[in-house]
Amino acid sequence: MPSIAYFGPRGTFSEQAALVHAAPTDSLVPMDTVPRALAAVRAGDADLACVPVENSVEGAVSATMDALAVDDPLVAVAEVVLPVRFSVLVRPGVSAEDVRTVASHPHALAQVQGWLARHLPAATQTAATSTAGAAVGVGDGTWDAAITAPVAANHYPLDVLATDVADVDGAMTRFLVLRRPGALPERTGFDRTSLVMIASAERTGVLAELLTELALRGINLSRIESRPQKGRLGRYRFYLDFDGHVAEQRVGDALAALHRRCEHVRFLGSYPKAERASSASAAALGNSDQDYTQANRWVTAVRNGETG
Ligand SMILES: O=C(O)C(=O)C[C@]1(C(=O)O)C=C[C@@H](O)C=C1
Repeated sequence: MPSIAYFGPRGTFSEQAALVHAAPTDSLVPMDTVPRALAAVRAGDADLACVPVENSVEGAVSATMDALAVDDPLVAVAEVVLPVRFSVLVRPGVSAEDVRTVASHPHALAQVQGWLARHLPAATQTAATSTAGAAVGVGDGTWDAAITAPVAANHYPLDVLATDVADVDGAMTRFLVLRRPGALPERTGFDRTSLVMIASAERTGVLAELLTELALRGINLSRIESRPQKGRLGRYRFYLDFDGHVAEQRVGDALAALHRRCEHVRFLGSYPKAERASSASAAALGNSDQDYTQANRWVTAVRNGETG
């Protein structure tokens, strides 16, 4: 029975994302931080981890980005995208006038600043480990209100002060399902590849050169993020998401080029995109597997003196 460690406790958006991916027989294991969910997989205590990676309003989830770049490698096998609208939970009997403190995951607080200014302007805001962690804190009296995923109301004996809270309509969070390196998910034609690379900081124009390796092969870059390497200013890791699967010749070729030209490249997975219909990653003219095979055959023939 496969187990999925998720960024918990029970009632987080990450649990919802894990449930979208899980088979009915999978067991879900809450971990109280993203690094701990990933560590459980690295240690073999869980088969998969489900963690948030980016939000359409607040951007990258840095705990996830940082934890994926170090320690034993993990690879994504799936992504889940969830719409994000929040509920506000309080202890039974507490009304808006009684709320002096409100807590949530920093990403969640950032997404409801407008609502808080209108409805709980006097409340002090505090960062909690997660949205559901804030609900636990409300239950034990640490805070008066928690900004949570709607499902948290089913897990904690709290009252719902407000629902459908979101400053930005259509906000979404993307989650990755990760495991220890092994057989890759099948190529579907609607895939995304993720990696993190360290480029030589000394070379002028190196990032432009590296991105050109993708552009030349007709590979669509869908996201680029940088995070500090820590310890020294001016040293960064670059995280790339692009269309295509490493099983495709053009993607394998681009990865090989990045590997040749970077100080370090870590492959973070090739996996089906959550939204398939709108995101076909068809190879541009001259970049299909067939084009590569024919061109390689021609080079071999030239080397063998068989053609001019
Ligand atoms: O705390 C949770 O519920 C999470 O799953 C984390 C997280 C995030 O990191 O962005 C997920 C979605 C929301 O945007 C707010 C918090």
